Parts: sequence; structure tokens; C-alpha cells
Amino acid sequence: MDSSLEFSGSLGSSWSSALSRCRTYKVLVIGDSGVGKTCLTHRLCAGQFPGRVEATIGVDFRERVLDVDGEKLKLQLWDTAGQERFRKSMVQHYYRNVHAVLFVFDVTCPPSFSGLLSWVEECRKNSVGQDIPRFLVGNKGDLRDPKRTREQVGQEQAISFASVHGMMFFETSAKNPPLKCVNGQRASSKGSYQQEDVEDIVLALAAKLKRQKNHSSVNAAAHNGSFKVLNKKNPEKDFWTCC
Ligand SMILES: Nc1nc2c(ncn2[C@@H]2O[C@H](COP(=O)(O)OP(=O)(O)OP(=O)(O)O)[C@@H](O)[C@H]2O)c(=O)[nH]1
Repeated sequence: MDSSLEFSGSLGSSWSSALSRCRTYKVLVIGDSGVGKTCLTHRLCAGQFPGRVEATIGVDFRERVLDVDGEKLKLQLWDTAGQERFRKSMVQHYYRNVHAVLFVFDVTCPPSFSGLLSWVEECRKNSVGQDIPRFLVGNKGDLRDPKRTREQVGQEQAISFASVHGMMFFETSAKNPPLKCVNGQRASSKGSYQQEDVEDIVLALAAKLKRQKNHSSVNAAAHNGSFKVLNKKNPEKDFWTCC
């Protein structure tokens, strides 16, 4: 890979000030194994559904840089393992200095919805305060079957859970997100289910984080001795980029 290390201290003033405006936000993605956290984070960062995925061991990182009202903002998604045996003693580390949490469940798997309570509890145990923005994402919306509602998680249930736990709710599909018309309206949703494009989630997340006052974002360029890895073959695109 053709990458270079750039030491912040050697950067020119314009570069330095551009980087100093790029805040990094740590976004923790949690939920039961198999709900689609890895696929969702791929979709959020690369705009694609991955060809092949394996169970996450520990944690994987994906990044996306957005331009929100002229300000660069980097979302660092921590895709954590859903399987207990792959989490082990690292859990405390995942929760440290987190800026937002995405709780993911599978709309076709009610146990993954009931399991959310234990993820909320894990957040509490790791001192994630109520001031940290929380998002509830019902994934695999493409698999909804209006004839099998009893075997699926109803949207009213999810909305109610989100409201009780102070979360913003989205239903989507990392695999086949709903299409949008040119005017931004939803072209299709699954039956009577309202579903959002994954892009709407990332924009809501970015907007919420930007509004968040007194955040403790990591500012790579502002810290003495910090450095940034630049991949020359994949320069950051204007709107978004992927690791
Ligand atoms: N139909 C459909 N399948 C999906 C979707 N998202 C993920 N999957 C499938 O669900 C399976 C599990 O996806 P992962 O992204 O690995 O799930 P995970 O939550 O990261 O699992 P762990 O790493 O074990 O915690 C894979 O076979 C994916 O192809 C979706 O939106 N629709």
C-alpha cells in the first residue's frame, strides 16, 4: 500500500488548520451476534454490502469522513464482536471515551431485540452516560415478510423501546437499503414498514455529534507528537471516504 506518515508538526499552516478542524468521534456498534453489525458498518463507510463476512473477533475499525456544513468530521466506527467468547476482557476498552452508541438488532430475529436490554446494561456498567447519543437500528429490513409479522419485531415495539431508552430509531437494510426518488422521498419501503437508507443514519449521527456540546473529540493534529497515515492511492473524497 502506498501510504505515508505525516507528522503534524511538519505540516504547513493551511494543512494544519484543515486537520485541526477534522474531529474524530468514536462510535461504538453493539448488538447480538449475526444482526449485521459488520455489514452495516461496511455499508456506512464504503457504501457497499461486503461479499463475505466472518464473525468479528474482538473489534474492527472502519472510518468515514463527512463534511457537515463545511466542517470535516470523522466517524470512527468500532464494530464489536457480538459473541461473548470473542469479547473477553477488552470490553472496558471499547467503552472508553465513546461519543455515540449504535444498538443493532435484526428485525426478523426477536431474541436479538430482547437481547438489547443486556447491551443497555453493559453500557450502564461501563459508565456510558445518558448524554451520549444512542441510536437503535433494526437491520435486515429487506427480509421482512408482511405475512409473518409474529415472527418479526414490530416497528411500534422498537419505537417504544427507543423512546424509553432515549434512542433515535431507524429501520434499514445493510444489504438492500430502500431506494430514494430524485426528490429525496422514499421510492419503496417494505410493505407498510418505514425504512431508511443507511445514509440517513450516518447523516443523523453526524448531525447529532456536531451539535453535541463540550464533546471530548480526539483531535489528531492538535496534539503534539501525533501523526496521520495518508493513503496516496485513496485520497479522501470530498464527501466521504473509507478506511
Ligand atoms: N438479508 C440480509 N442479510 C444481512 C444483512 N446484514 C447482514 N446480513 C447477513 O447476516 C449475517 C451476519 O452479518 P454480520 O455483519 O457478520 O453480523 P455481526 O452482527 O457483525 O456478527 P458478529 O461479528 O458475530 O457480532 C451475514 O450472513 C450477512 O450477510 C441485511 O441487511 N440483510
